[in-house]
Amino acid sequence: MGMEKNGNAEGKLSEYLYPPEILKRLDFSKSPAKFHPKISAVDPGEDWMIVRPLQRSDYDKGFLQLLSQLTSVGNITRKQYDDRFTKMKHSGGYYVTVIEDTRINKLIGAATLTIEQKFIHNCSLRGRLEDVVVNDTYRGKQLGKLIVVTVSLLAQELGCYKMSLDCKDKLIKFYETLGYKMEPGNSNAMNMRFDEPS
Ligand SMILES: CC(=O)SCCNC(=O)CCNC(=O)[C@H](O)C(C)(C)COP(=O)(O)OP(=O)(O)OC[C@H]1O[C@@H](n2cnc3c(N)ncnc32)[C@H](O)[C@@H]1OP(=O)(O)O
Repeated sequence: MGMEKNGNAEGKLSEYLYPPEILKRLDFSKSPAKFHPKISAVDPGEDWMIVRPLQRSDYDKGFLQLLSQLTSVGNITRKQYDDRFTKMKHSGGYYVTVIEDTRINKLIGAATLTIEQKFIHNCSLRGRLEDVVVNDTYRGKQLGKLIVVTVSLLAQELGCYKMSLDCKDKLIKFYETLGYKMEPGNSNAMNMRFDEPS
């Protein structure tokens, strides 16, 4: 009985946000990105590296610390993380994808694909690339390319008709090498902020 309980608890911790098998279907030759040496989601080039969906247990693998290299995260408790994971999983459309250094059980890269359901374009799906980050000591080793190409191919695999992103000007070149384009007359991002006084 006790064993079973432990087994269940462990099973829950290793729970994935989305089925990891989808990542095996991605064809990296479809991406315009150039990898030297060649790497992909199933074969990231080092046996201590794995590309996989976010897991419930990633609270203990430095996921929030990694995100704090991108923007402010706040003091999120385990319960808050757990509740958000559950809501994302139940609502569907959230594909938070990470790279883990399995030698130290720490996440070293992450990117999210969110999928919007539409009525237009024949009830189409639109992907958005969000929250891309690589741990600063691992940068410049193709991991940014790897995680972005992974979620971009995932969007295509899941039937999105397009994938969009917002980024700082200095990253435009980076994303262009991965197949993203500034569309003339149609490349403005506008925001209305509710989190700061006007
Ligand atoms: C949609 C969004 O989320 S936008 C937010 C993006 N995230 C951030 O800005 C967070 C802080 N930055 C990072 O985490 C990283 O610098 C990343 C994710 C942007 C890039 O990760 P890296 O692992 O260093 O990228 P990678 O090694 O794959 O670099 C790919 C190429 O882009 C170039 N590049 C990487 N970062 C930058 C940058 N900040 N500015 C200009 N060029 C860059 C590299 O020189 C490299 O060029 P090369 O292929 O000709 O050598």
